[in-house]
Amino acid sequence: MLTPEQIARVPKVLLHDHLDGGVRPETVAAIAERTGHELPVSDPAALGEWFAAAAASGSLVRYLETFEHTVGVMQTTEDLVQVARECVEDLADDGVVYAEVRWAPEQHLREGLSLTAAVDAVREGFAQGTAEAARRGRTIHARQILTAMRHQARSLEIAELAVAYRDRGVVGFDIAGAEAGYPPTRHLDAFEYLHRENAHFTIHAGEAFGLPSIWQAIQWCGTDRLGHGVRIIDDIDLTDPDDPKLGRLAAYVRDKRIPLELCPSSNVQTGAAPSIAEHPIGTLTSLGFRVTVNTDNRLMSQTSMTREMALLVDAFRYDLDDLRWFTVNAMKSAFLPFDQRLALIQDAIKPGYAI
Ligand SMILES: O=c1[nH]cnc2c1ncn2[C@H]1C[C@H](O)[C@@H](CO)O1
Ligand SMILES: [Zn+2]
Repeated sequence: MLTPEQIARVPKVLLHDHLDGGVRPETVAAIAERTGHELPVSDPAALGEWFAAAAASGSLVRYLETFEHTVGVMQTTEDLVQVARECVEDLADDGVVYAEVRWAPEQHLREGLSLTAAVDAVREGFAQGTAEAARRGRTIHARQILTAMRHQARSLEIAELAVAYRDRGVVGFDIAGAEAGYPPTRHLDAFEYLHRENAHFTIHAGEAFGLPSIWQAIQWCGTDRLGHGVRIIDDIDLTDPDDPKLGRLAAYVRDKRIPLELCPSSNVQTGAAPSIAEHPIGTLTSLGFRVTVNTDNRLMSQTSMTREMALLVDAFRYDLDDLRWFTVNAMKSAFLPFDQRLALIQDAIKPGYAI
């Protein structure tokens, strides 16, 4: 069986990781100390435990409340640069060769930053982190996905921001936040705008809410990928384990090769899956869906790409071929131009697994 050390060494691709869900606990504590942001506990180790415990309530809404303490310390250029730089360093140290990291610029304006200044700060942090990783002998390509919060009404503006920065490190758009009560069709104007601009987007759907949300995200909004999408399992009849029957929507998702950005640990914490061993990723993988493995929020789940893959290896006995399949799936599904995706598969992923 693969060890975590072996998994750490192979190239990994990450499509679903939140910048404000991956801040180092030490950094949350240090910035909070400097800015006066009040934390539930101040010791970094205890703070890491606090985030994980508070996020594991089985409710997405309560899970999201913990972000107050990361967003709260990401309000100035200096703080955003630091968090973005450390994010890229941590991913590179974990063996991630390509990452799309998402965050919601509209949540970072409390101290007077403009939307563009916030995006520029993250861009600068990513450049610094990439350079630092290179100094350590690691090559990583990091891009931003700009998220709009689904309970707010700024999605068109954020979509325009993503398009304005499409040649400056931003590869796509997303909506996130509490799913129940905030269907993706609330943001149809943003998605229609992105279509007209030939731009890429993903939608958090099928996490806290089921098939109607996935159906809207695909058939009304025209999403390229599904953030989570784990509840597509509800459209598969597994009564006879030897003969699973896909409903129309599940068949459409599989036929169209719509990528599922699955995040096992996060799904267990928010109650979208009962456990890692019972996570639908096993079934969806064996049925040939376009499955990718992701971290979602490394801080809240105390995880990494290596750990998510190690958990799956442990639960489903996956081998190196399976991990390479997840990785190539993710690279194929990235919002990077096709030639660059191909180059990363040929030049980084395949040789890395061959070794
Ligand atoms: O798993 C999630 N589902 C929905 N929204 C989420 C999830 N993880 C993070 N978010 C929200 C909270 C963050 O503040 C926001 C932008 O990264 O996205
Ligand atoms: Zn997410």
